Amino acid sequence: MSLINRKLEHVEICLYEDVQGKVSTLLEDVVLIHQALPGLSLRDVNTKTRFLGKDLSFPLMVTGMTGGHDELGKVNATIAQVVEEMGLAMGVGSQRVAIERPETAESFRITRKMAPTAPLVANLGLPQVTKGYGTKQFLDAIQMIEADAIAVHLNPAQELFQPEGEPEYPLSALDKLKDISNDLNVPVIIKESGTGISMETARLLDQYGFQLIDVSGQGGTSWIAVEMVRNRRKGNWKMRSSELFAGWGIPTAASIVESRYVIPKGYLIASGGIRTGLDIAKALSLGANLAGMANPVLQHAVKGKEQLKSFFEEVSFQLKAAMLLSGSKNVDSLRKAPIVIWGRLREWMESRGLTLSIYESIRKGA
Ligand SMILES: CC(C)CCOP(=O)(O)OP(=O)(O)O
Ligand SMILES: [Mg+2]
Repeated sequence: MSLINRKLEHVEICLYEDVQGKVSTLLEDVVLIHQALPGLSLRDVNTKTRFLGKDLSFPLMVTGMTGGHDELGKVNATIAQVVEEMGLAMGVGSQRVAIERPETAESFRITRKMAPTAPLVANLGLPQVTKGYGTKQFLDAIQMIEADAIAVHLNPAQELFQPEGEPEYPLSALDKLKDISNDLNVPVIIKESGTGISMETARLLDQYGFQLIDVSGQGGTSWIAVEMVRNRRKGNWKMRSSELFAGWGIPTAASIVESRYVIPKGYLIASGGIRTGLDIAKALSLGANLAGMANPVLQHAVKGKEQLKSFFEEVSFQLKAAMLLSGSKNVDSLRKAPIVIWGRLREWMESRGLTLSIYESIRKGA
């Protein structure tokens, strides 16, 4: 029962506890340059893009959050309905719980039932590959939601501070994942979980042939903080240490830059603290192909379908506003839009040896 309880507790904590990162995404250090003569009217701005061979109305996916209980299935169902109606994409939470407790599979299956055509992304963790999951479990997870891709989450920081965590990330797991991916009929997306993908990790993933990456950086939900709350409730000895590390990780903007720099042609999803259409525009101007949101979607989904729809409509307007004012007629031109990178993000790039002029040519060519 503890696995199912953890799923419920995770959502309850993300909804009602203060677990938003205390550090920023550094997207505030990206400035899209205002163009007083954008050469466009609002109706000319085209936010459409493609993901996993399907059209999206604007470049946003709801990144994997939950499943594993009837109540969590209702959350997936609400999000899936709105995602289908608005032409977006969606991931589900880790399906480990449904592999180990098949009676909970309906809380995931409902996602495809409510979103018959939207791009859907299955989800399993790399620790489970270390601990024996193979092609069968991956195929089960994919089939459960007739997924268009499967995300493999990397969450070493969370596992380290999770009371019952499994901080097991040997490179042999990546070798095994590579073998598994050769047996699958859908692509594998490698995603972090709120602490970001570094240049070193992006380079390693690229060497293994994984070029679909969700950076999931610092600035949104801190999963170390989520486990800190669980530790506090259980009087677990890891409580103070998880508090110490709650701000650990790579800010999302820095992680986009680092990953794009080493994988110029990769497909990058920018998640981790993406809260508005302006955040989406900035993330794409840095070279991401798609943005991802989780917590704000959860917050609105539990208030009902209409609230979630109006949230997405607001986000879409904010994205269009940023595109109009920066003279970006479509999603691809956002990556070519003039920007300024200053402040801590600029310092971060300098201390990581990233040359701005090289980065500019990479992001524009992405
Ligand atoms: C991926 C992460 C952000 C949330 C799930 O963490 P978890 O360790 O509870 O996931 P598992 O059920 O796969 O172990
Ligand atoms: Mg886990």
